[in-house]
Amino acid sequence: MDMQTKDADTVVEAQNIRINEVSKAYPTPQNEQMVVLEDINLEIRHNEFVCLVGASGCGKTTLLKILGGLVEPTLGNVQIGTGVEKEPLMGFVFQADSLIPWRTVQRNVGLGLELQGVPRDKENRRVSDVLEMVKLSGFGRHFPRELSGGMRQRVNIARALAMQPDFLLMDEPFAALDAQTREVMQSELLALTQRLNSTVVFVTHQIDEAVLLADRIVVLSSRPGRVKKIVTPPFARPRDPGIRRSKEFIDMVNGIWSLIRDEVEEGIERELLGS
Ligand SMILES: Nc1ncnc2c1ncn2[C@@H]1O[C@H](COP(=O)(O)OP(=O)(O)OP(=O)(O)O)[C@@H](O)[C@H]1O
Repeated sequence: MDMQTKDADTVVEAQNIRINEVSKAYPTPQNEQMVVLEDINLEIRHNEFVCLVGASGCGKTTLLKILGGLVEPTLGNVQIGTGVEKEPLMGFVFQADSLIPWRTVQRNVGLGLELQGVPRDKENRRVSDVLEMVKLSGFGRHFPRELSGGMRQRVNIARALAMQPDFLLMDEPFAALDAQTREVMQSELLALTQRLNSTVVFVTHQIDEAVLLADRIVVLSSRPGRVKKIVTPPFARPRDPGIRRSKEFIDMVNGIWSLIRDEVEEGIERELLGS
């Protein structure tokens, strides 16, 4: 990825991340180019919580991967503000359960630190701090199979936080959880990010999840994904999860849903027709 820390024409504010005219095309099996993202321009501010929403296949994960340096854009680049002197550290939390089954919770969370050669006592301190943050103190010696889905996803979050990333990139981290556990996890993440003050980019299908968590919601149009609208939930922080039941909240969820409903329905029809 073209991760510039300085640019003669456009200076990105310290520790902000700027996506400049990013487009991405993937080759199809017929050897054609399928444009997935087109001309994305977006600046994400330091300590901001940004959610990406849009119909299935509109390129949310691809954009997250471009931000994380896992996928190269076909056109455009990503700039990181001059405040980050080193290559920025990205923490990833994915939907899939990516814990190593034969390692304890403690050893899963400490894996990245171990690979970095961090001394064991420092690793243990950092691991116990982040386990406390995700309310898993006392579970360090458990194995993933002994935990519920919600607890395992907390371990995934702890593992990303243990690395003290500059940016936390989360791809539908709660999608596999049942509705009640998801609501608990959303509330916990809300409290956690208020405490951490970290920059988070979060992909979700759940519009209510985005409205609860985000400072700004980037609504992407269907393929090719373009920025259709940026919505700013008007709720002050610290936020009480109880806002979910307010009229303002429900109206905002409905407003965003009406922006993408047609595209979501078209996508379902396409899937049914197998095209
Ligand atoms: N490595 C790849 N090679 C070819 N096509 C890809 C690749 N990765 C993604 N795609 C295609 O690009 C499109 C966008 O995928 P992406 O996962 O970014 O969308 P998304 O909005 O996150 O989707 P969803 O909401 O369903 O998770 C999809 O049609 C997908 O099949």
